[in-house]
Amino acid sequence: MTTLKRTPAPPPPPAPAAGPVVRARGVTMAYGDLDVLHGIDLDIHRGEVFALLGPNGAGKTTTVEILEGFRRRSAGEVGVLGVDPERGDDAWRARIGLVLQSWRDHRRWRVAELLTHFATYYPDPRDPDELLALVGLADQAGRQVERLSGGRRRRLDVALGIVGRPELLFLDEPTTGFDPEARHEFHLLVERLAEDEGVTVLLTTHDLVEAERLADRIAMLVGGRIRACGTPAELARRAAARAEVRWTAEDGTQRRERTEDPSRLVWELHRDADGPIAGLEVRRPTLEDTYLHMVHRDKDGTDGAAGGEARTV
Ligand SMILES: Nc1ncnc2c1ncn2[C@@H]1O[C@H](COP(=O)(O)OP(=O)(O)OP(=O)(O)O)[C@@H](O)[C@H]1O
Repeated sequence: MTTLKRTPAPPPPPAPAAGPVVRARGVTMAYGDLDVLHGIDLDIHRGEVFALLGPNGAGKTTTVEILEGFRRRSAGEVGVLGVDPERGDDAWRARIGLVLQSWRDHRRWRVAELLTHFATYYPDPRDPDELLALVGLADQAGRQVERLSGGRRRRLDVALGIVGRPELLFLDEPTTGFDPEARHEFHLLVERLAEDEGVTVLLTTHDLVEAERLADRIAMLVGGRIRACGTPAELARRAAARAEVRWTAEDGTQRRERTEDPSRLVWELHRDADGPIAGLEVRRPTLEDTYLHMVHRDKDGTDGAAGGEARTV
């Protein structure tokens, strides 16, 4: 009788921490006399792609730097992967991916060399060759980093951000400088990371189309407050319940009307018309409508918290 040699079973993966991956309560931040964040509440869940959207100076970078552990908040509570970022150690940091412009200090290195080097920082890194293929840089492996085009450098930044298999990935305006095809491929990559590997992604962007395409949920940060949060569809509906109907009148003038019942208006137009209605178009409220509504409301000085929109998200 032969004795079967058994390879020892690999240790079980660490149990996912209970609760949200990112939790913030009442976070405030002041730079000297300048109050920048006025009480941010956030819950971001495992495997979620979450976008922080807001105009210049809204406080996105400040918020993200606090979550990354690079900036001390003035007040409030923060937990990222169950740890206060102000007390995060190297083991905690290895569970987080940041997309920085890491190549800046290594511009003469070759692409594959740089990735292989960064992989040594992590306990269970991705295979550099597989990663190059994943971000579409396999044919650039032997190129010097400084000779890459801007969009390809950004892909390298992303590769460096995920080489350590992060549980949580911060992407700060990741597709700036990408051409449409590179942007599309990057979106597929983020979707794959979130759906297949359960990576949680926190994305900051000005790009509404990108946020709508990628994010499970979006928080709109305006003037240091979260003015609205929800799925892209929920936010689009929040702008105004009214759709806009446009058409060309019989005298040739362009007409537009906002209504809560667009099908009734269209029916009335047909009823009163002699024939087909030229240029008829029904436009539902979009994410952009909500965004512009929030930004303008902030500029007008009205209280954006009205209507229960500034809530825990
Ligand atoms: N180190 C700093 N010292 C003083 N003020 C700062 C500092 N960093 C940011 N600010 C101010 O804090 C506010 C928020 O800046 P922050 O960079 O967080 O906004 P943002 O939403 O990321 O903007 P952008 O979209 O332009 O990157 C701005 O008024 C900015 O001028």
